[in-house]
Amino acid sequence: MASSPPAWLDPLPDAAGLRATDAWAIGTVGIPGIALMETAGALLADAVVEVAPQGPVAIVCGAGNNGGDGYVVARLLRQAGRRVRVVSTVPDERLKGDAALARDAFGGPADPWSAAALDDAAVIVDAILGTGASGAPRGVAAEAIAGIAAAADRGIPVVACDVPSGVDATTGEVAGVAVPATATVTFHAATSGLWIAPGKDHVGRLRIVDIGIPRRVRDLLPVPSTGLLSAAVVDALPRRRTDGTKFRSGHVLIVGGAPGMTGAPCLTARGAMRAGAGYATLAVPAGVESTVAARAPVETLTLALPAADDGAVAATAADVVLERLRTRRATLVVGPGLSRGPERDRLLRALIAGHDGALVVDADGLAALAGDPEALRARTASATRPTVITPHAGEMARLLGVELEAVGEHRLATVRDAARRTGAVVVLKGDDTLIAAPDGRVAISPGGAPGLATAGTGDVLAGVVGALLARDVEPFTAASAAVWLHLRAGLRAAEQHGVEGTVAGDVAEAVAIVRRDHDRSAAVALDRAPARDGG
Ligand SMILES: NC(=O)C1=CN([C@@H]2O[C@H](COP(=O)(O)OP(=O)(O)OC[C@H]3O[C@@H](n4cnc5c(N)ncnc54)[C@H](O)[C@@H]3O)[C@@H](O)[C@H]2O)[C@@H](O)CC1
Ligand SMILES: Nc1ncnc2c1ncn2[C@@H]1O[C@H](COP(=O)(O)OP(=O)(O)O)[C@@H](O)[C@H]1O
Ligand SMILES: [K+]
Repeated sequence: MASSPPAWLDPLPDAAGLRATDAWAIGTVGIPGIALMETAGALLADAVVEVAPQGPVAIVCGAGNNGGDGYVVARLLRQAGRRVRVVSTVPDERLKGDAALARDAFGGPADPWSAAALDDAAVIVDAILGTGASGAPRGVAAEAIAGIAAAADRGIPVVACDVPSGVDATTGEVAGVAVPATATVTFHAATSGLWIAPGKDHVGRLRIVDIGIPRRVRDLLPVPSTGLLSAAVVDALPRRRTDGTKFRSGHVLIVGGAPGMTGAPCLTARGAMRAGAGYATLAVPAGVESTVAARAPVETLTLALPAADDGAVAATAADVVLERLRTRRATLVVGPGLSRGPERDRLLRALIAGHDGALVVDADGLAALAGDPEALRARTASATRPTVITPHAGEMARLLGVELEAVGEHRLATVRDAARRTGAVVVLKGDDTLIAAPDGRVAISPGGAPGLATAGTGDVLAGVVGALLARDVEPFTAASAAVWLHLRAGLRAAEQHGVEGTVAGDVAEAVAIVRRDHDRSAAVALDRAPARDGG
């Protein structure tokens, strides 16, 4: 059972949680369901008018209350003088309860689904499936979703009611076809699936509207285990004290680098130093040490490791690294530019077994665990060995021994599975990034910083995670804060250099600026806070 998410996670309900919320509002508070539906439909109608101020409106209604919302929109827009055409994916007699009331108030006519109904539409309303959908769209609903997608391809804007039909409101999975919405109007709260790819890419502009469900429901229902990462995560990080020393600021030891791959560990060191590490050591194969020393931030140390025949780190280097870790406590970051092969597999297993402190495994380090995520369990069983792994989708697929497509299609389930099997905090990178704790909690970073889609930004992120772990930040918080700072840094760097011109080094520098600005505004907020009694 997952424990409660921390305060810096804005809880995101799943579909069942949202249905429970509706049921509570109707059953306990006593708000008639049709009243909620009227409000939902009115707010949806506003969005339709914004997207298309004039012209015919085609409304496609399904079997449940999502369809009911559609009938409310149809009635209101017709009253406002718009030409409205309603088509339904089910025979009229299938409608029940509030949806039937809404259909009766509309009065009709509602024709059976036909793609031709969309032909002259200025805008389409997708009211086919909502939070009550299960599995891939079937039958006429599937046909209608495909028809809306084809119309969207021809340039007709689509406003989705609550969730784009075909997107799983909880997981963001798209099992078959899904509506590509121009805008989605969602009621009371956005479910987790609206933030996770591939569903997230169907949402368009997201508007969350209040339909009159009292906010106190948040305190009454079980807290969801999934949440949206908020800026408050940075408040959870320690700050350097005025009497701090470089040792107290944390030491990050990076094992990586190989011939032809000397930049990656240097970027990790930059990320670590800009995120507040007191010092960083770059442990790299002897043959590239001088190159790395020349490219690394001048503030860092280097440590030459025994090299294998291919010039990359040898398995025997584990002894050298562990010896250094015995004399100088550090968070170990393994993987950036490490290169792959049996020597690295043995190296990694020796480091996993021998290192008693915090560990980040990234990039090629993860390749050494391919198909064997349980290899981390022996160390993660001990709370004194916080472990964070930072795979992108390809690395995740190799780690779990599944197809790349499966990772992309089931991001939420995959990251949870990886966290459970490894016992580590898992950061599944991508546009949206998911951070999972072994107890089932998931933090979602919504992405939207394409400047980050460039070589080396992942190396920077590993360094930021390492720096925060080196300050003894609890691993779920450290990984989440690192992802938040990194995303903001990506946006910040793109402001300066443009999305196309941003490089990973810019992102490392921007991590410092983002943190500075956050801490400044937090300090201002503190200054402004009213004095407490006696204080
Ligand atoms: N009274 C309420 O509870 C409120 C509900 N609201 C709306 O109601 C929606 C939820 O209503 P429902 O619970 O009726 O659920 P849906 O409107 O999502 O409809 C579910 C029905 O669709 C069919 N269906 C399910 N999965 C399918 C699939 N894969 N392929 C084809 N058909 C499928 C089934 O007949 C199922 O009963 C919300 O998304 C929201 O739009 C809002 O009006 C606010 C108030
Ligand atoms: N659209 C995107 N595609 C890929 N990565 C993205 C995207 N947007 C942001 N990112 C972020 O950029 C980083 C890329 O890391 P990674 O794939 O490991 O690259 P590298 O190995 O070159 O450093 C991750 O933190 C990821 O979340
Ligand atoms: K819908």
